[in-house]
Amino acid sequence: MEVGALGIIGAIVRFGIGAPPNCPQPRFLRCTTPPHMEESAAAASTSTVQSLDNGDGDGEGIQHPHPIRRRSPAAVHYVGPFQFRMETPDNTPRNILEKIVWDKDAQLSLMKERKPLVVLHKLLPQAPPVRDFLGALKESCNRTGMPALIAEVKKASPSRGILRENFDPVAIAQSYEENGAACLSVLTDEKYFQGSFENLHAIRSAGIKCPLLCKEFIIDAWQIYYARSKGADAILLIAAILPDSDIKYMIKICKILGLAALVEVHDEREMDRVLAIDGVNLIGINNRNLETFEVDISNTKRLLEGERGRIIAERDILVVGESGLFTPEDIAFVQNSGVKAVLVGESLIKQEDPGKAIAGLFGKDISLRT
Ligand SMILES: O=C(O)c1ccccc1NCC(=O)[C@H](O)[C@H](O)COP(=O)(O)O
Repeated sequence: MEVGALGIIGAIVRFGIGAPPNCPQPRFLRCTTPPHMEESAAAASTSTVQSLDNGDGDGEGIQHPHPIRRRSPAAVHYVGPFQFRMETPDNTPRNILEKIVWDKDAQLSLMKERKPLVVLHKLLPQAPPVRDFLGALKESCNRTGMPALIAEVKKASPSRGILRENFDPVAIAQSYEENGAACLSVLTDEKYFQGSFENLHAIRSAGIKCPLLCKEFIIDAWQIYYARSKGADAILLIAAILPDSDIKYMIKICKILGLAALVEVHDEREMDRVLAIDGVNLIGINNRNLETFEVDISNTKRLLEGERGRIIAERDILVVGESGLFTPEDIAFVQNSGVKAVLVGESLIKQEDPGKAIAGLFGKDISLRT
């Protein structure tokens, strides 16, 4: 195809030098197979479409109207050593979540090259012992009679920009722990949240006892091993970006490593998908729509009503209300909806002393001092 012809089809032409053509690239990623899990991986290849429950509880039926796609390679055209890439709807991210996932995908290829899974696997015995994330949430909730707090160490976010200029992750984590947080969530994404795995490692190495959630966009099993090697006790699995087969497979890996898996949903369809998966014991309901950034805390209540709430109670699944919680009334609202834990970032991190702000958010001191 002539470069001039690209304009005719309305494509944007980008200029660069790249890998030679005919190098096959998968349209959708496949999870890395951990050395001891080849068998289950074979049964858990990443699917190209997400099958969702159609309401009759059998986990089959309708397709997700806007699944978060994996990167599609741009069509390339060579003129001498120069490569032209065409941007089309197929290889342009549709929303911020898709953009985050595509960037993560590119970043992961480099990280995996530097530290292949076999190497990473050998480092695991040196990682600090795993702590009981779910147990800490239950214990705190029983002790205070309020939802347990997962306090988030979050410098910035795509929706709010910089949340805290003067950001000392270890000091913030210490202050959260002293003031009653049951667990901590540490953002590790660098590009969009200005987080890092160094922060996770530093918090764990500083003697903080609260179990740590690695808050990351996990799309590959390799990341679970990496998170564990940096001291994580729990990882996040976001239903919006993972097919069911990957969630099942990743939960198995978590079990092997002793990690908790917080499986995050935003709407009824994601909740139904996740409830159809065996072994889920911790579900996060995100009040933030990660594609539009819209926040609505009544989302938590809606997803826990009726049959879904009944199934969750019957299976003793602990539910975490996530995002947009600013006042004691917000905490009471999600507690009355059925959550036993909350995940809070912005409303604490923006205060001068994020730890001291916990009592204000809960309407009482929830620290061990009480
Ligand atoms: O926070 C964002 O802007 C965001 C954008 C895209 C994907 C994820 C995002 N946030 C992750 C979270 O869900 C929150 O960090 C967490 O629930 C705490 O929320 P908040 O208390 O509202 O800071």
